[in-house]
Amino acid sequence: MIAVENQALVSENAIPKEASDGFTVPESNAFGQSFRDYEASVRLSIVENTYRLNHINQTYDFVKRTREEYAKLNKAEMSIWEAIELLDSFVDESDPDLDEPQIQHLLQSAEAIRKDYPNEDWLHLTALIHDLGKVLFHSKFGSLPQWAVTGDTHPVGCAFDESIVYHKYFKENPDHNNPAYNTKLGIYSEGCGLENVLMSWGHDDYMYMVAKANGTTLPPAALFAIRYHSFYPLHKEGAYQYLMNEEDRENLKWVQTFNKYDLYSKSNVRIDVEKVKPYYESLIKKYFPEKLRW
Ligand SMILES: O[C@H]1[C@H](O)[C@@H](O)[C@H](O)[C@@H](O)[C@H]1O
Ligand SMILES: [Fe+2]
Ligand SMILES: [Fe+2]
Repeated sequence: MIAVENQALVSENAIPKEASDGFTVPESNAFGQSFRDYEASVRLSIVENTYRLNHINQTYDFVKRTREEYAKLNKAEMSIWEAIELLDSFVDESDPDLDEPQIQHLLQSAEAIRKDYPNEDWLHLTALIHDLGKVLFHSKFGSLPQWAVTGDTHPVGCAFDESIVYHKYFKENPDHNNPAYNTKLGIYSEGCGLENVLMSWGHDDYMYMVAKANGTTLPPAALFAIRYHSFYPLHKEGAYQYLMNEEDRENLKWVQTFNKYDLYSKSNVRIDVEKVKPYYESLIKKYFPEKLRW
């Protein structure tokens, strides 16, 4: 803080923006605003409305029912790249930092992580597919509304933590007044492991199910990152830590690494899809079957 007035004081032991791993956090997003600003984003009304509906409607029962329905994987049969193309005009209404089609976000985050980890091709592919579950919006997948597809995620079946964005809208969620679900642990037990926790329904858990059930050879850390990358209350705010087990704590580090590329790669400078497609097609071939059940 003191160093702000005196540039000369910013020496090698003052690390304001650059984290110890060398990653430089950009000052502002594509709109010239700070990242994840849920009070002043130019996209505020659309973002807030998505979360309002999310918080009112994502009850334990809704999540359980919807998850069971999509676990059937009987909605479509297609390749990873075909699914990517379904996102070529889909804009995420929960995102205060981006209004580009999601195909761009997938490629931007993959290219960003590829630059810093050139030899970890599994990370490139993880980034490429991490938001692919957003195909849930498509008519082939039952045209789910954005509140059941996009946005940060949180556990259901226990109290909604104060750190969840737009927490105030939970007041209208029936679970909020249900004594079975509104205590710190709710239906869970300390250290039960995230695998046993039901998360609000959206693109993360769906893509995790798709990747796993179709026999991907991506490592467990990749599957964990896909499944929990929107769980900001945990990976950013440190809430719900008591639900994790030892394995979750190890995997969490990967989510936090991955998150920097997911969040800070968001930009209105578009990537030439055809130019990078051959590289990503080769990764898809290495880690996935040709056609997947969705
Ligand atoms: O608005 C964004 C977007 O929907 C992302 O895909 C999700 O992972 C983030 O958690 C959320 O903040
Ligand atoms: Fe996401
Ligand atoms: Fe993302």
